[in-house]
Amino acid sequence: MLYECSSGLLGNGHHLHGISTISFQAWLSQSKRSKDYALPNSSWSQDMMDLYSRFLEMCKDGTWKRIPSYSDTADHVPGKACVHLESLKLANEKERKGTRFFPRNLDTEGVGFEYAMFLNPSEKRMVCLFQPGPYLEGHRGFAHGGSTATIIDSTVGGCAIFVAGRVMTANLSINYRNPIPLGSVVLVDSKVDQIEGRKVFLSCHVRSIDGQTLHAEATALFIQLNSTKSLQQQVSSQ
Ligand SMILES: CCCCCCCCCCCCCCCC(=O)SCCNC(=O)CCNC(=O)[C@H](O)C(C)(C)COP(=O)(O)OP(=O)(O)OC[C@H]1O[C@@H](n2cnc3c(N)ncnc32)[C@H](O)[C@@H]1OP(=O)(O)O
Repeated sequence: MLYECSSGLLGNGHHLHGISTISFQAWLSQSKRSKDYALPNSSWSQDMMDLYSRFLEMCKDGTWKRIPSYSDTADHVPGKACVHLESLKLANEKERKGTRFFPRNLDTEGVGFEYAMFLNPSEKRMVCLFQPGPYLEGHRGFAHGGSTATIIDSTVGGCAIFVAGRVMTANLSINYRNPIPLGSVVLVDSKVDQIEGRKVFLSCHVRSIDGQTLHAEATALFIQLNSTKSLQQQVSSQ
């Protein structure tokens, strides 16, 4: 049974399309059986810890919400309102058991994607504090462009899920302006710019934490999956 998308009101009257508010709130507050990877660990630099504390502080009045993150995709999307439920039908339980959400596919702390996301519902804005580890190297000492694309895709993806539930990336366009040093901390800042029917248009900037260096800027188009068509039908009807 696919999770039916429904709109709901969140907080001060903001529509939470695609994900029922109850599942979103419950999802935010419920303790999960699996590990939340978006919590501080010993590999986080002082910069990462300081930035994280700053955003936690801004969560106190409800303006921002910390977004948990799990190794199983189906676990870390509110109400499981996303394609992954459908993709479970595409893969049998055994195959699925071996799957991991890509940015959370390494268990050693600090070597891959160390990140934490915060959502600002009223601004339809998702930020991601990102500290790339040594296993993400492209050019010597710098993050691979594909790892930057991954963290951007996940950040704008989280934003798109917030406004439209089950979505897929249709287009992601990135301009790389300055390489990201491994071990540094950058702020991936994304927002929804426009929604046209099933199309969600977003933009994103990746900056150094002092704001002085623009590392990358991107635009993205996500498509809300037609709730009457399964992912399998979606893909096969192309
Ligand atoms: C609160 C929440 C917290 C959550 C916290 C979670 C944190 C963590 C989040 C992780 C988030 C995962 C983020 C990874 C997300 C992936 O990586 S998804 C994987 C990569 N993407 C894919 O594989 C998609 C492959 N493509 C497809 O499946 C299909 O093309 C699509 C995208 C589903 C669209 O197909 P469709 O549904 O049949 O729609 P279609 O009629 O083709 O197009 C609809 C409209 O969009 C337009 N369109 C479609 N594609 C394009 C395009 N490329 N360019 C321009 N226009 C386009 C069409 O022209 C059409 O426009 P109109 O004619 O309506 O004006």
